[in-house]
Amino acid sequence: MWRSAARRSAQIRRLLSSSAPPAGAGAAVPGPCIVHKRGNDILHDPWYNKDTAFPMTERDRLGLRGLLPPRVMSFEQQYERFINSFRSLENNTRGAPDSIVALAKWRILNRLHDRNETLYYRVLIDNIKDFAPIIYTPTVGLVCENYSGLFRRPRGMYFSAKDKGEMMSMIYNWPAEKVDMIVVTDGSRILGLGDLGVQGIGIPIGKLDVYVAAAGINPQKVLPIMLDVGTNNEKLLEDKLYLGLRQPRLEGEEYLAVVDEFMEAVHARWPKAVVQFEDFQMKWAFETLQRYRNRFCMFNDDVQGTAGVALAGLLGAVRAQGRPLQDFPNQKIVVVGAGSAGIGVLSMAKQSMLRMPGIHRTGEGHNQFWVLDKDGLITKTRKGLDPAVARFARGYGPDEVPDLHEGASLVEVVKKVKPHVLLGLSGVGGIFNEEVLKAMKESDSPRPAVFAMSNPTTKAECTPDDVFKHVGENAIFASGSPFSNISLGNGKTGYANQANNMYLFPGIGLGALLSGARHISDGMLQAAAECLASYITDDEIRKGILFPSVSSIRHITAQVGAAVVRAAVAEDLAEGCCDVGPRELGSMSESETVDYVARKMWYPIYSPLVSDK
Ligand SMILES: NC(=O)c1ccc[n+]([C@@H]2O[C@H](COP(=O)([O-])OP(=O)(O)OC[C@H]3O[C@@H](n4cnc5c(N)ncnc54)[C@H](O)[C@@H]3O)[C@@H](O)[C@H]2O)c1
Ligand SMILES: O=C(O)C[C@H](O)C(=O)O
Ligand SMILES: [Mg+2]
Repeated sequence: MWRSAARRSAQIRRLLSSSAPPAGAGAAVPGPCIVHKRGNDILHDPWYNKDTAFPMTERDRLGLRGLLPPRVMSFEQQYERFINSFRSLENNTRGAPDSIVALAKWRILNRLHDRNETLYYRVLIDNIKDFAPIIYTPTVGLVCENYSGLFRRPRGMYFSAKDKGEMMSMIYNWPAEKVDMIVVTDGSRILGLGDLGVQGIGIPIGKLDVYVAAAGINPQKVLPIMLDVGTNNEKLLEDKLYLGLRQPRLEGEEYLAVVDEFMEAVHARWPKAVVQFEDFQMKWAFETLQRYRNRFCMFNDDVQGTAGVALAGLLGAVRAQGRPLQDFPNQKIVVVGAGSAGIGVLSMAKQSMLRMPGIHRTGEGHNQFWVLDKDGLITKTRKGLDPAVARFARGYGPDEVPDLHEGASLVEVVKKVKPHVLLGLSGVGGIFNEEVLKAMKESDSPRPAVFAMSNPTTKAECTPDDVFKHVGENAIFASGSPFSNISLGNGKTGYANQANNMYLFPGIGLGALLSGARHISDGMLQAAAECLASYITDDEIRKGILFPSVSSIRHITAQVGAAVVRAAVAEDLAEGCCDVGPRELGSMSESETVDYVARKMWYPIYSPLVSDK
């Protein structure tokens, strides 16, 4: 299972140290692009607009002469001007409340996105570590909460319960002929912020920005979608500005009929598009995944993407203790939150433990997990347990930790179990309080690991400061939203890893797309997780670094995408993409597949424009 890790790491290092153009910059001199517009219509189309960078020849050709100031600026000058404006905004808002600053930064980026996509994605790619917290978690959460007030112009598509029977024709209203990647939400569980109804559209937009930046999906071929089936959020229903349907959420068959119709419409127009389900409440996350995963090329990021990222982190925690990976099934793991993400993580971790060779295990009965939800420790005596959760309930037989009981509190569980890992996917900010973290100090691991994976930042179960202070300097920390590293004194650093599904979903989507997989199998997802897990070197792991820097996300995604393509080929699920068929994919070596995936990535460069009008 882990054989190719060293080879992969070597390949990754080669890729990272190359001074060649970034992964995906293959087409450095872009071919001409045909536009079906002229004049102002081009200036108002962010896909084609170059603002003041239109050369005179193009201004003549496209009917732009006189519509722009006479000076022609270069792309580099435009880039510098934007970055300077951004830096001035940072200076001018210093000392203002965090939410004001965050929204101001989001606005300036959003305005560029509205105006000039090439420049927008270039600044995003080059500055992904700085800008991801604005277009993605945590600021995207604030944007969703305030979406109706912030709304200026639409982005993506909106299908509502009122559109029943019309979706097959509506899908043709989308102006792009080809769509490769769709992210859809029903707004029912936006990060840890609950039901935000139509305002949840910010999440698919943010995720697709990451797709463009990390996976090099052409922004003309992405489509964010909101399925508005109502909201149960009373505050929004009473808000005069609320832009969604003012009715309670559809339930049962009525709900599924809307999602079915939407999926059929998408498939009819773009049969090869990959559909990512995002931020659906647990019952619909699982139901839709089971319903569609063998019929369409789709996955649920919160269940499956998160699982792979957490698994990579859990394996890193084993390595950090100086133990072999085969020791993973002996790790004691407390998981707080038994929702779509928590259960996704538990299922994948368990699957992975059961595949590990050479250890005594008891099949399905092998349970190294203690799972808590809002009612405390989950045991088999709990009434009305969802079957997906019941698999992880504690039985309390003779081999159990004594003195634990149904509903036991988190601090009780941590004190008695002394887990190697404490992992939070609860959506409850600060729940890993001082008492809990001090109890983690008594962990049976020499490197106790605390994963506070809930988003946005306000919902993180704890901060890195809390962990390094209360658990100790040998602790390992990861969070869903970004935090800064901590200085521990004596030149030592406490690393604040970011354990976010952004490390995997772009590669899963890209790999599925380029393989032309009929559907996304467990094997493809496992390959993605293994690839991420093997990305980090032993030296980094020893320091407490479990995940690579977000700055290398394009390189990571090329690796993950290639791993997914190879798994699809191995399972005979690949049908190929464009002019590269399954046989050709199958004949590529591991490094050729990485090169192929990297070459397929779109990179923002102004193309010469030719109008056909
Ligand atoms: N880091 C990542 O990549 C990532 C990925 C997916 C989800 N998340 C985050 O995980 C959180 C949960 O997402 P989800 O989809 O599983 O939500 P969910 O609503 O399906 O599940 C939440 C779970 O937390 C439990 N819970 C609530 N209050 C609790 C408490 N006081 N103590 C213990 N458990 C409690 C609930 O009972 C439920 O089991 C969200 O904040 C989300 O942003 C992070
Ligand atoms: O959106 C994120 O940052 C991660 C995850 O998908 C979540 O729902 O929290
Ligand atoms: Mg999500």
